[in-house]
Amino acid sequence: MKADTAIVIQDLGTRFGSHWVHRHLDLCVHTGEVLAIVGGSGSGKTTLLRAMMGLLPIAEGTIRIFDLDLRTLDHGAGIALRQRWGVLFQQGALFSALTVFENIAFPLREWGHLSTADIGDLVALKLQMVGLKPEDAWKLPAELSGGMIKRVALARALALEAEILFLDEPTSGLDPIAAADFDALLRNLHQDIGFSVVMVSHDLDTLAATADRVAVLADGRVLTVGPLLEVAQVDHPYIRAFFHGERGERLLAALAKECPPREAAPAPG
Ligand SMILES: Nc1ncnc2c1ncn2[C@@H]1O[C@H](COP(=O)(O)OP(=O)(O)OP(=O)(O)O)[C@@H](O)[C@H]1O
Repeated sequence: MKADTAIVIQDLGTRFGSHWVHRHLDLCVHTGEVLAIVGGSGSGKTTLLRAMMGLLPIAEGTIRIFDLDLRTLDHGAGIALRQRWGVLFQQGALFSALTVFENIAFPLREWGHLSTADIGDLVALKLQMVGLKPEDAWKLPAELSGGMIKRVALARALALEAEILFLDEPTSGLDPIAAADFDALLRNLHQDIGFSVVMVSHDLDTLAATADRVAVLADGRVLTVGPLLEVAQVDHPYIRAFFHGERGERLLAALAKECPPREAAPAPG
């Protein structure tokens, strides 16, 4: 595995009982890139994310993260590896009975090596990083807006200096302004810190604002992967439906003005 790849997935097969979700799926995540995964409902996006986090048994093939094969990791190595990534899931983002402070402190306490004072300083730093005020630390999740909840969840995901961020529909449930704010925050943090991001998103604006490459899942595998403008040129029913509605066309035209597409991605064989 080359040093410039954070995740390498080869010939992956996953299934629930007799239902295969992925078959012969190959995908790489380059170190420091934002890779977005799109695909129709039920195409296996969340399942792929879960498989990368070691939350699902791998039926076939391999997933290597930082050159470590998920299937052969012992318990200790698995825990150490999990501390190198952060997760922001669509649902259940925060512990509802814990304050913002305690939510962000949670992974820091679990880690077990930090003093109370260090945890306080780190929580304050993470709150500032995601654009929240110090006094927000004492609020409960029920007292926060949807956008603030996502920010706290992002702060928690980044609490342990994550090298990879897994995001499942990070802007779902947000109004367009809050979603655009979150995209800008993610882009800025990504530029400053340089972590790798693997993100499932249906949101074309989020893809355009944040993704370096887009992987399209269909028929249990990666149909195509590349920069958004190249992927949008591939002739496939899902891609036509997803990228070439009225809104998609407007966005693609605006993007094409900013950075004209290189060659079209090859159609799948
Ligand atoms: N725990 C589970 N048990 C059984 N089948 C499951 C389970 N989780 C997912 N599946 C099935 O696996 C397939 C892929 O599901 P997955 O949630 O990964 O799709 P998705 O692309 O993320 O969909 P969506 O965009 O609708 O969220 C679906 O057919 C789904 O029914």
